Amino acid sequence: MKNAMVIVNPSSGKEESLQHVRNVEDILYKQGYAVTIKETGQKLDATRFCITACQEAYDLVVSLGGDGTLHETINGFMDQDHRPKLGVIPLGTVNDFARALQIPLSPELATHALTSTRVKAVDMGLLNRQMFANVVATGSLAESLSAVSSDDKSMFGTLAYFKEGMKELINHPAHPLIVRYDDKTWEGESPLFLAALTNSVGGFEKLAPGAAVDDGLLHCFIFKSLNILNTMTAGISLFLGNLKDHKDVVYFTAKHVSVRSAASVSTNVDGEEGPSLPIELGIIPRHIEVIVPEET
Ligand SMILES: Nc1ncnc2c1ncn2[C@@H]1O[C@H](COP(=O)(O)OP(=O)(O)OP(=O)(O)O)[C@@H](O)[C@H]1O
Repeated sequence: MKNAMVIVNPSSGKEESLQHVRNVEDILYKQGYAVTIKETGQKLDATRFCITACQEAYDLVVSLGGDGTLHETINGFMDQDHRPKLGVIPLGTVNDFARALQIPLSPELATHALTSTRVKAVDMGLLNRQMFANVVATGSLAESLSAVSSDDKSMFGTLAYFKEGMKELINHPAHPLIVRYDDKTWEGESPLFLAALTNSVGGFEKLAPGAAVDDGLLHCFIFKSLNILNTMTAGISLFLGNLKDHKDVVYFTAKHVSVRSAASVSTNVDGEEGPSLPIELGIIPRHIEVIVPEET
């Protein structure tokens, strides 16, 4: 019999996660899986559970939660020889990973998609010694988004991020950054640096339209400044899917990037608080196999 581990964050989204667990359990059982349910109670539980699933040679791990739970889950795959397939049921506010893989944002439809026979091998990013699935951001905007509370997310959804983001943009403090990639260096003042693995960042599915989940590249954006005027024009570029051509944005792709600063600058990784600069970024090509919906 095949084994599946279902990792669920009961605090995710609008706290309906436990209602969805039974549906997932049913559908997996019908596909011949013995199902183990693991509920997270604190930070890094999802990583610990996923490590166990790798070591005990599970066939499938399903993550029910937001991008934070997914981030913790995928970190359980780090340095493991046996890596179960991954299923994703998005219950968070943003769900960038699901968006990038066309996994339905409705938990019911995403649960049904677990019956798909289609699997996609996707890249994982490396931030120092941890993996990331979507995005690393540095700067005060990134920091303010880490601070959005779960209560605010449950109550206001993406508006909670918008509110914090706008508050921060009014101050838009830039930091001195040194960004090294391949054999090049960019040095200057920047309020925001982003390294994206997928097209969807912060729910904006056109932020990095050229980023494929399996292209082996980090898609990087350095914002040279974010005042009210160029934030509006950058917003329009974002809407049109050509942010990389904006005059105040430097865009490049690379396999290895280092970011440092003379100032104290924090990071946000997959929507959660990350380490302070300096950071080293890399990529592990096609590291995790994800169940994705059948092609229509
Ligand atoms: N039982 C729990 N109670 C509170 N927080 C938890 C619990 N289990 C895990 N967590 C933490 O919740 C954090 C947020 O998880 P996640 O991002 O999946 O949900 P979310 O905040 O609803 O989604 P999103 O960030 O997309 O809005 C993670 O950092 C995780 O460590």
